[in-house]
Amino acid sequence: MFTAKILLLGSGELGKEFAISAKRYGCQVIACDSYAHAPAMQVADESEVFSMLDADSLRQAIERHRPDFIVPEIEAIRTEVLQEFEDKGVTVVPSARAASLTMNRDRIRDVAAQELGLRTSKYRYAESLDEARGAVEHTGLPCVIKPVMSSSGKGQSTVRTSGELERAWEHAVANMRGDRRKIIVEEFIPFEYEITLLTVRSRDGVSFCAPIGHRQERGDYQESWQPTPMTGKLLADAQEMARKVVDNLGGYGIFGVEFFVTRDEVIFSELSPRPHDTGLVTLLSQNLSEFDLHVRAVLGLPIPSIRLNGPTASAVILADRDAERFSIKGLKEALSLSAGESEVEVRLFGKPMTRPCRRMGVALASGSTVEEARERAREAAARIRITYEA
Ligand SMILES: Nc1ncnc2c1ncn2[C@@H]1O[C@H](COP(=O)(O)OP(=O)(O)OP(=O)(O)O)[C@@H](O)[C@H]1O
Ligand SMILES: NCC(=O)N[C@@H]1O[C@H](COP(=O)([O-])[O-])[C@@H](O)[C@H]1O
Ligand SMILES: [Mg+2]
Repeated sequence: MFTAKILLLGSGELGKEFAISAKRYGCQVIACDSYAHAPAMQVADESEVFSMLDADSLRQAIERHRPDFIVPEIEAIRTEVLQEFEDKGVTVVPSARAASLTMNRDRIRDVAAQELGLRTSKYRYAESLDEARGAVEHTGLPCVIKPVMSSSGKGQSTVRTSGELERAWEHAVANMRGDRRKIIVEEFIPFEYEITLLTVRSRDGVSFCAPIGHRQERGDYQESWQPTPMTGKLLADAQEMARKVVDNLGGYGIFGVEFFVTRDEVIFSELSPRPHDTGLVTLLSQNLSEFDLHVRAVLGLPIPSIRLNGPTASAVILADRDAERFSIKGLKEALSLSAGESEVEVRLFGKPMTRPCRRMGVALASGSTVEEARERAREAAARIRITYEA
């Protein structure tokens, strides 16, 4: 009775929206993550709780469910097991190689910079504080330190003086996901702005969403907006680089390709072979969200022209402390900001626990300009209040 059976590896807010889109197209979704009641588990047909870095647990889950598609939603997965099942004919989205290359920052960076010759920041890897000191000789200061396996800025620091390096190394080691004590040391790029270019690779070819501008703090996205003004040449350069890297990875799905933009140059930063957090804005900004597009590309369904509804923005709703008992109020006040043509939406993720700076929801708003949309989204997010019970 189902279109297809999907095993979703990672069940956060991005997986939740993907699962909703997949259910709309008649799929069966089994949502997996390392903790119970994760956002996507609340909307899936079934759920599994296990460490996706544990090969045996992952293998057993795949064998138990025998999915048509395995859809990784995070990087921290034992990707060797995905390759095993792809070799047996199970489709890994977009491919087992893509999941393996993007699991760790270093491998996709080397493909982009060395194999494809894309412009990136200067960089070196380090597996000790001494090696990190040597890497800084190459990148110069300021530089950015990141664990090779991490996302949402976890373990990331900007180092401006050599005296800050040791603390940055320790922060990276303490916050890395997975089992590799390895960091990337990158030249700091004083970009004018940065974008996510959502790039859809399907049987119809490669298509692009309008560039999404975003603002980051602590290496984690705080706001995003669409469209973001770019000169024709810079946008064409970004699209050319994105096409090169997604064609190299192959397979079908949506890719979040991140670029820094200086006055006259586009610099490749990184890529996620899946919907991107800054792309949450597409829930309101486009005829098809990044999640709809991912499902369509995965299932081999048509990808029509991607239409932008108008200037739209997103603003995150963050917790500020650890808590297991809390409530979220203010929906009515936030949604009452809709005015005339301008819409406001809120998505609450349903995460069972809060942590400092954990993303618990997102506010979305349209406007006659991007600035107006951003202001309205920030105001809507500010009206959502998390109250913590002792
Ligand atoms: N080399 C750099 N120069 C300047 N800023 C940087 C650099 N690298 C990262 N940043 C800043 O930190 C943000 C997060 O970096 P990055 O995307 O590499 O981290 P991440 O943990 O992979 O985040 P996510 O997976 O959520 O995209 C970037 O969007 C940018 O604002
Ligand atoms: N930049 C990557 C990103 O945004 N990933 C999203 O955050 C979730 C983890 O959130 P959590 O740490 O709050 O559980 C992931 O499952 C994914 O949905
Ligand atoms: Mg990023």
